[in-house]
This record gives sequence, C-alpha cells and structure tokens, in this order.
Amino acid sequence: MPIEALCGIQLALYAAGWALAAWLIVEERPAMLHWMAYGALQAGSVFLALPALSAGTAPPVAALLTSVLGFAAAVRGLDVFVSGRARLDRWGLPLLLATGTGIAAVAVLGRGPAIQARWEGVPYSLGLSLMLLSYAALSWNPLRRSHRAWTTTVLLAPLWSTALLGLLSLWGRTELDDADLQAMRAAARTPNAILTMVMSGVFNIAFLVLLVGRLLTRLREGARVDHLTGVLNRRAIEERLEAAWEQHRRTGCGLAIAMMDLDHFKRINDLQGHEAGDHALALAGETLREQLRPYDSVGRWGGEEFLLIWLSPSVEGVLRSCERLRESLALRAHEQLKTPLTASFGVALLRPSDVAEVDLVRRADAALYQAKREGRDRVCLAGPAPVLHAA
Ligand SMILES: Nc1nc2c(ncn2[C@@H]2O[C@H](COP(=O)(O)OP(=O)(O)OP(=O)(O)O)[C@@H](O)[C@H]2O)c(=O)[nH]1
Repeated sequence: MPIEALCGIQLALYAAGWALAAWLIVEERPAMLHWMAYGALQAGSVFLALPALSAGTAPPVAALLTSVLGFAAAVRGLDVFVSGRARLDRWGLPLLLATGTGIAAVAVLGRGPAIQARWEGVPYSLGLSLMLLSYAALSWNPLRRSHRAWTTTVLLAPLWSTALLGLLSLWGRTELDDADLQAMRAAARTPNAILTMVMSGVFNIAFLVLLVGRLLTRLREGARVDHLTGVLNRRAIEERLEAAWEQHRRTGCGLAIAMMDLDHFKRINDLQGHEAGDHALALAGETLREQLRPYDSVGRWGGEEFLLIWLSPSVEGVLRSCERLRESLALRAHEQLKTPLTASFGVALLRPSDVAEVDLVRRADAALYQAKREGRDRVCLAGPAPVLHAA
C-alpha cells in the first residue's frame, strides 16, 4: 500500500474520532466539527494526491485547495474551542480567498505547458504559507490567555513548520524544467507523507489532550458549583471559609462574612410556582457572581441563603458591597422577573474573641435575623455592641 494511502487512512480516522466526539460532547460540538472537517479535508487532499489519481493538473490543485481549507477549518476550530465563538479575523479570510483564487487560476491556466512546469505549485505554497503564518500569529494571544506558553507552542508548531517548509519549497523552483520537477515530486512523496502524518499527529493529539483537560476541569468545577445558581455549593464554600480562617490564623489578615437570605421567597414559590422560584434563585446567583470581585467568595449555604466571604476587608467596604448587591438584585428582579425580589444581609467581621469560623457564622446569622425582624431588605452589621443598621 502506498504511504500516501496510509497517511490518508490516519487522517480519516482522526476525522471519524472528532465526529464521534461531536456527537458525544454536545458542549464542544462546534469545535469538534471544525476538527472533523480538518481531518476529512486533509484525508481528501492526501487521497487526491495519490499518484494513481494525480495524472493531470486538476487533481493536485484540488488536493492543494482542500489542504488549505483543511487548515482553515482546524484553526477556526481552535478559535471556537478557545474563545467559545469563531472570529472572522482580519487576515485569515482574505488570505484564504487569495489562496483559493490563486489555485483556481493555476488550475485554469496550468493547462499551458510553460506555466504548468514552473509555476504550478507557487501560488499554493506561498498562499498556504502566508495563511498559516498569519493564523498562527493571530491564534497566539487567544491561546496564551487560557494555556501555558509551551502548550501554545506545541499547538502552533505544526502551523509554523508547515508554513516555513512551504516557503522553503519555493526556493529554486522556477529554475526547474519539467523533468526536474517530476523527479522532485517523486523524491518528495515519502517525506511529504511522513511529514503530514507527524504534523497531523501532533495537531490532533494536542487538541485531544486540551479537550480531556477541559472536560476534567469542568468535572472538578461541577463537583464544587451549585448548578442552579452558579455559585459555590455548600461543601466548597465551607472549605473556602476554613481556608480563609487558616489564612487569618497564619497571617493575621482580617476576615468578614455575610449571610444573605432572599425575602419572602416562599411566596414566590407558592404564588408563581417552583420554576419561578428557581429563576429567582438563578438571578440572585448571577447578581452575586457579577458584582463580587474574583478574590471574594460566594456560595449557596442552603435553600435561598448565601454565604459571602471577604479577606482583609474594611467595614465600610463590606457594607458598601452588600448595599450594592441589595440594590442591584432588587433592580434586576424588577427588570427581568417583573416581580419584587429583595434580600436581607447579616454581616460579621472578625473579633479577637472569635476562636473558630463558626463564631463568625453565628454572629452573621444573628445579624441576618435582626435584619429580617426589622423589616427585611436591609444590611445589618453584627457588632461587638448592638447590631448596626446599614439600610
Ligand atoms: N424554587 C425553589 N425553592 C426553594 C429552593 N430551596 C429552598 N426553596 C424554598 O425556599 C423557601 C424558604 O422559605 P422560608 O424559609 O419560609 O423563608 P422566606 O419565605 O424567604 O421568608 P423570610 O426568609 O423570612 O423572608 C421554602 O419555600 C423552600 O421550599 C430551590 O432550590 N428552589
């Protein structure tokens, strides 16, 4: 069996693998389909380049065109995978179009013997190389945002290397006559096929590793995140609280927590149904996630109650933060749920007499009940002295 056929089978198997992944992993479907297209187009281009099939100019030109489109699909898949959506970047599309036009022109003009020998592969090699270089350059930053430098280098290495080899192949090409060109083609068959197998292997396996890493991260996060509200679940927020306490013990840094409880939540469930209650909880979770800073923590303590944690806080900062949340939640509920939804907050700051994190939780709970007793929709601070009212 010719080595090109083996190479084509390998690429077709990659395409089948990505098709299976697209079917199984719904969340990653757009990227998987792009990589499937890459595998299929590359396999097609390799089969078309088989000596038995490439008697005229058209099959190699078609092979080259599918190859260009294959790489475009792969890079676009990478884009979708990294950013969640495909960008129509500045250089990729024009270069792709230019390459396609160049190849089509050669396919038409290439029937004349003079141009066929010398120039046949030039637009392809040049266009493909420039396109790959620009795609690799444009993909660097998006990839670096979510992956380490060496992962990014491995992922983009096949693009850089293929582009450089394409440019090198132009060297001295126009000096060749027909016989030289045929001889060069024959000599390059095996190295070309091996190169394609290695490059595609690196490309596909690197993507597979990224995919597995991403799924594992999602699994790990899934075990820590409350699926309805998107904030940490009870176990995870308890762990955060323990960690914050430990940090305070070792470094002496300040610590504050707040218990937030939605007001008259039972009424929403009773009057509008459980689904409306779930929507209200999801909105509360979204508001908390968006308003708090990344280094603050928030989790669902249970039912319609949330725990918020701040490290090294100031009293004013924490109270301002709760006030902002309270106002933002009421406004969003008015706009999005068309129903009033308010929350009460009980805030507790660390005191020298606290011997464990549970002391903070108890005082935050007491301040929350105070807020409820005093009419709800307010922030109360558990004091050393009487509970302070911030709303
Ligand atoms: N829809 C929905 N309801 C929930 C969920 N978890 C808890 N609840 C409901 O939340 C309600 C809490 O009611 P209560 O503890 O009486 O408190 P409340 O009505 O908010 O009154 P106050 O806290 O005193 O303002 C109960 O009806 C629970 O069934 C949930 O995941 N989804």
